[in-house]
Amino acid sequence: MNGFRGDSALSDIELEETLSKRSLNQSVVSRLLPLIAPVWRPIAAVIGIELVQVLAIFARPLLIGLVIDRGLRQAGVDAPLIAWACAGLAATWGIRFALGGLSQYCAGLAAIRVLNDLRTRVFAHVQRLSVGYFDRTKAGRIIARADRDLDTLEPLLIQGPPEFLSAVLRLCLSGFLLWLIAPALLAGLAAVVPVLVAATFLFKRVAQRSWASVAENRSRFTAHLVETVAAVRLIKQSGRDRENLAKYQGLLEDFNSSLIFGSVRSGWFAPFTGLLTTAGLALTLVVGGRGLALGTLTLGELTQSLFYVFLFLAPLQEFSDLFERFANGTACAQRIFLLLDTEPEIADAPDALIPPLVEGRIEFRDVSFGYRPGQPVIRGLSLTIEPGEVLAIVGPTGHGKSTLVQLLTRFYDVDEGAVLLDGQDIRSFAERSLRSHIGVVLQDNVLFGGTVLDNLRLARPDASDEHLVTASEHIGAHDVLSALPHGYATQVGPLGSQLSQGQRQLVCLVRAYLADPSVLVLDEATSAVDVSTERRIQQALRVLCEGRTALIIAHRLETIRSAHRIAVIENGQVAEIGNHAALIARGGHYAALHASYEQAAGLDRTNAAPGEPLPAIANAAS
Ligand SMILES: Nc1ncnc2c1ncn2[C@@H]1O[C@H](COP(=O)(O)OP(=O)(O)OP(=O)(O)O)[C@@H](O)[C@H]1O
Repeated sequence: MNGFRGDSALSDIELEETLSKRSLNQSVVSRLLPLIAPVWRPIAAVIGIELVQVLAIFARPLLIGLVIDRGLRQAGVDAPLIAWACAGLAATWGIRFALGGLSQYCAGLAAIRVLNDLRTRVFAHVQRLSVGYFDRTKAGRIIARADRDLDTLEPLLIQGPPEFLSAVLRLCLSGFLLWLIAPALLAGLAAVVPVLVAATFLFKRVAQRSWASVAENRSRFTAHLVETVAAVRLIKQSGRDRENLAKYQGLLEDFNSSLIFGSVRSGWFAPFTGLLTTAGLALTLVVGGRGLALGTLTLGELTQSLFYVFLFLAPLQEFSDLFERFANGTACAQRIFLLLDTEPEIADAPDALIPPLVEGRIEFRDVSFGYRPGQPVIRGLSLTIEPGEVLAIVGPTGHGKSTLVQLLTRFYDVDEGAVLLDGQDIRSFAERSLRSHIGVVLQDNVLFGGTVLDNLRLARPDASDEHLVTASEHIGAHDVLSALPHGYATQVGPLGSQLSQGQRQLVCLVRAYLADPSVLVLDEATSAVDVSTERRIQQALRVLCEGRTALIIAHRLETIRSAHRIAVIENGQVAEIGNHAALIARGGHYAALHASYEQAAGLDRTNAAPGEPLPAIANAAS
């Protein structure tokens, strides 16, 4: 066995259960049926077609029995009857071919609609979930739900009901016809049925558990694949490829074992029904042979009965496949419902405010917050930023600076106290409206695939190209962006990976400028860019902050010095606040932070090659 494993499967699914506040083992059938309600017409058509097909199938033994008993008499052959019977047989096969295609078409139509609706629902739901959910759930698990698990539902939801109905119909009709020919024939077969019903029930319970474990293990290796793709650089850099591959192989092994175990457990059902079929046939031959000898049964009727025995027992075998599909599909459906049942932690109140404009006064009022219960990150913090004021936030790493931004943009809700915008608790705003008034440019700027212009247009969907370029000129980013290989038409690559960090930041600054929010939140990049890009970014920042309330997690001395006030955050509290001169004069935390920065900058200046940028303050402070 491979030594590398991820977290236990149990803990993953338990976490999802906790997040959705529901348990996995609830009945899903009642929840699956409403899904197919909108496509009842094509499904009804499939059922109708199945009915006609069943009738066509049952016509065959009747016609054959007729030929044997009436067409081939000792007195002579009834040629016209045989010809009509042959034509009838040909017609039943004609119907089978013609309707087979039509049935597939209708089932496909229904499948496309149901799965499309469900996919859209899952996608929309995933987008609605709060940031906290994504912090705790592996991306691959979500992908497994929305992709593979959903595919598994198709054979259950669409082909399942008509096939099940057809099987039940064939079973009942053949039983009835056997009873009509000779009740003793049906009585012989009836002995088989209770055994089969009991076995099917047992099989369903066992198989569902096995397939749930298969679905779980599949999401775990998909999750690992997605994590590897996202962290490919880190894996390469740290030389962990082999260990990472070994972990993947371990997860695959778990998946394969559960698959084999599931298949072995399901595998006994088919031979078991095969055994029952043989027993049923043997019984019919014994009872029918005796009837023939006693003259209570004609040869045609016995032949007909043999057909009916097959038609009676074949559906019993089909049930094995149908129940396997049912077990597999419901195991996946349970997981999809678990995701759909997870309510976003942050949601709009019914009377949420949608103010068209805000002034931009921000207040953190006695705020306490922690990502995990009992582990506060922000502790009773109070801070007010007036409209149009630029506040730089500094402080040691991990003390809660970025968390303040998360709270202001309401990616998380405070545990105690309140964050206010223009005197209103931000929890009373509609999420969309709140975020439309707050522009955010973070350190790890992510761009959407497409061109630079496409990315700028996200902020102003109706703006012309000229308008977008003018905004870029205004903010001082034009020289850099127009110098890209295809200028503004340059493809930025997945998540903007084909642009440099400085270029990405400039695109985001132009985007924020175009969005024209009243409040601006900036997390300055800590890593260095070249001096000219650095100047451009600083200039863009100045233009961007004009006339807006700005909260900047500042790492650069220039940004800090030009801010109206500076707040030093330590241990989730405001340790000091004031302007640069006042804080230096005070000789406290900020003065110490500044001195260490100056020292590092001095050292760096002596060591730096011409053209290299100055170090960021966070580097100096930490
Ligand atoms: N999503 C999260 N889930 C759990 N804990 C988190 C999360 N984000 C941050 N933390 C924790 O909260 C604390 C504060 O983090 P925060 O990002 O606010 O610090 P910071 O002052 O901005 O640090 P830096 O200067 O390094 O960016 C840290 O201890 C961090 O480990």
